[in-house]
Amino acid sequence: MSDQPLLQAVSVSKIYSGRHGAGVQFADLDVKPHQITAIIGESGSGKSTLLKLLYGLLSPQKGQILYKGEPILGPHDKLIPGHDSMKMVTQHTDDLNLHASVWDNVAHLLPNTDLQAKQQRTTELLKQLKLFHMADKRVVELSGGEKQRVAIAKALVTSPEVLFLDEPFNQVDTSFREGLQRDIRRIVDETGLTVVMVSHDPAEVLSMADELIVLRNGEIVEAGKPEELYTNPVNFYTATLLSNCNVVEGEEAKELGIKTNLSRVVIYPEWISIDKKMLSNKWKVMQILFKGPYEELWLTYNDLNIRVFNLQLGKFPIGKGVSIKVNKYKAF
Ligand SMILES: Nc1ncnc2c1ncn2[C@@H]1O[C@H](COP(=O)(O)OP(=O)(O)OP(=O)(O)O)[C@@H](O)[C@H]1O
Repeated sequence: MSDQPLLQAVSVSKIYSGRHGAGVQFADLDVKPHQITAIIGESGSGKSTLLKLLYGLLSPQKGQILYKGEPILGPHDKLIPGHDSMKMVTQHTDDLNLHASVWDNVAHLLPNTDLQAKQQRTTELLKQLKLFHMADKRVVELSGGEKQRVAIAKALVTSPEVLFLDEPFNQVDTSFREGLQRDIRRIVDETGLTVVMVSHDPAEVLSMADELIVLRNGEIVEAGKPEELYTNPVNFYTATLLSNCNVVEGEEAKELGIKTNLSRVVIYPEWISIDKKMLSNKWKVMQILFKGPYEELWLTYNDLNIRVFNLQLGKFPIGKGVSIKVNKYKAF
């Protein structure tokens, strides 16, 4: 399989007019084919803007977007903005015909010249997206998550090469969301679809993406494999975006046995182990949040509060003195 990028942003900038100069600046990125590339960043960091630039819904003021090495036409160059080989699904399912059936919403985009092919393709896609059993239902009768599945089926029925997803699972509850995430992953693996998605949910991008791009104030600050970015973030911003981590001032870190000249230390909760057998049980269990398979313990010592995961449910009750060991940290 070719490792050449399918889509490229080459030093792309799009700054909206207005006082704040927000948008996207000097973005360089490669989207490899047959993979899921996820863009993550805090609210307003420019995720949707970057996606629209890649799709051709916005024109860059500087730089270029290339698709298979050719510049993408912007909204001023085309009657219908957006690249023909690409489709976008957002959290709004506005373009569905609510009073038509699931089948008709998806099938009507295919030509009537080959009815058998139309039947086959629609059936295949409804099965892939677990909608076949509700093919005759009107879209108005579906749940938010089911509507989202129809929107994705509709986007994929004409076999685009690239699917853009802009926070498409936002309105969907957790179990439905995970099912949809797994189905998208399976479709990518089975059909070679290329997906570029935007999300602000670390769990979502870490589990779905092959390649992760971190945006901050319109600039790409880090990019790489999710595992690498999570375990070895180069930026403080990336660490705090991807983990609900402990952030400790360099001076306070001494209490945790960490010596550093840097100003901030990041410690993921899973990098800390608890041991009540050690001599100094100076940390007190202040709060316990039950998370199902594990507990999140909040420990306190002097003015320092830290979060630790505990798999041995019930072992450390509130008020208990414990010792902790920091097995890993990142200083910035
Ligand atoms: N049409 C517009 N005109 C002016 N400013 C805009 C426009 N669209 C977006 N912006 C601004 O550009 C910045 C980036 O917006 P964008 O929607 O790309 O961010 P985002 O990371 O997708 O945010 P969110 O996660 O909140 O959806 C924000 O500060 C936003 O207010």
